[in-house]
Amino acid sequence: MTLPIYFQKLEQQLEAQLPFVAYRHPNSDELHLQLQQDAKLEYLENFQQEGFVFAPFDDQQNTIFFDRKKAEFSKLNYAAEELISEKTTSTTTFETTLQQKNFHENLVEKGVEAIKNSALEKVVLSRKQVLVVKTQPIEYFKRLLKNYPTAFVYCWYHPQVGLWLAATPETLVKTQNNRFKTMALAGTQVFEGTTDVSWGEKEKEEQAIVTRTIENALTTIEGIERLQISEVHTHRAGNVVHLKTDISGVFLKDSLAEIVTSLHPTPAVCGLPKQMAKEFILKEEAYDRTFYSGYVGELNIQVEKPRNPRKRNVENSAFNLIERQSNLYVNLRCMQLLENKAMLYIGGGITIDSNPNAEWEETLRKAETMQKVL
Ligand SMILES: C=C(O[C@H]1C=CC=C(C(=O)O)[C@@H]1O)C(=O)O
Repeated sequence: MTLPIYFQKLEQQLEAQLPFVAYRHPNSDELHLQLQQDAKLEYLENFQQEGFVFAPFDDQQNTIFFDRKKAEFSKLNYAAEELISEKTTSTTTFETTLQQKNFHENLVEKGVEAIKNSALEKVVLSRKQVLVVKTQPIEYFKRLLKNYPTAFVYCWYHPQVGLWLAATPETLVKTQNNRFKTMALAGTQVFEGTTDVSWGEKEKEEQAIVTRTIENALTTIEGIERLQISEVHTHRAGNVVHLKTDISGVFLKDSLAEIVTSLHPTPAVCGLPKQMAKEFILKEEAYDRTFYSGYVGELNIQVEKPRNPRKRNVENSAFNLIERQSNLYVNLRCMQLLENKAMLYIGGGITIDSNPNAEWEETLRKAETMQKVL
């Protein structure tokens, strides 16, 4: 398959109103394409299934599942120069109303008050920004691929649900056989040409809450061992930078469901304590997040690995040929496309030291990730 044929297949599938997902992992030059053969809407039944999942923020709602076995699946290696899009950046701007600004700043103030007066330590508050655009999903997908090589970039469609695109910097969990990796990502500032930056106490604490919570959640899961937690470092995500801690370990084969349910939604998108923050969000945000801050990606994909020639044990090397992988990402820096409309979803972590105006500004900066490709 060539790159033009890859995008042509996407166009045809969209025209036929059949579900699909096209995606690329971070720092990879391999494009994936999963085309479903019928328009049935299926939900995930258990974490043993092999396919692509699309989970909402609210973990009480169903996760959408694209079964790999019922799909046409292909991969394609590409070089960034081959991605010819009409233009790679846009001049589209959006106007925010005073009402939107006031609502968000008010929401942040309520969050800070709740933190001061209750057991709530952190809550992530978000909003939706609607932009009038030409609806060109495949073109936007190309631009996302070109602009954000270090992000997980996808274009997902189901006729009964809609069309979503994202370039997310955040991994929920990645597994390879019995090894797993996750991350604590939080704290934001504008990228000014270097990742050698200093961070304020508010951002450090906001991110440390995420690391502590993930560590606590993982240590309660039976069979998790060799937990490794890296130093905090600065990670670039397009026009912003975040604080990041890498976390890894080994786990028991059957505990993936437990890992995902104990992590999602992490305090990078919900808060601490989880249930209290979630209730605050559902009550106060005044809009439905749907799939924003949910998770998205491959579940139990079988990947063929070349044999290790240095391994003497023939039985072992034959056994190691197929590896099971899951690659789940948090659905951030995302948008939903409707007829002539793009809905951008953006949020930020609120702690006791949050400033409402700075939080509003932060949503504007984060919105630029998607705005840039429209
Ligand atoms: C909730 C979002 O980002 C999260 C991830 C990184 C940094 C964040 C922050 O600084 O608030 C958020 O926790 C979003 O992009 O909508």
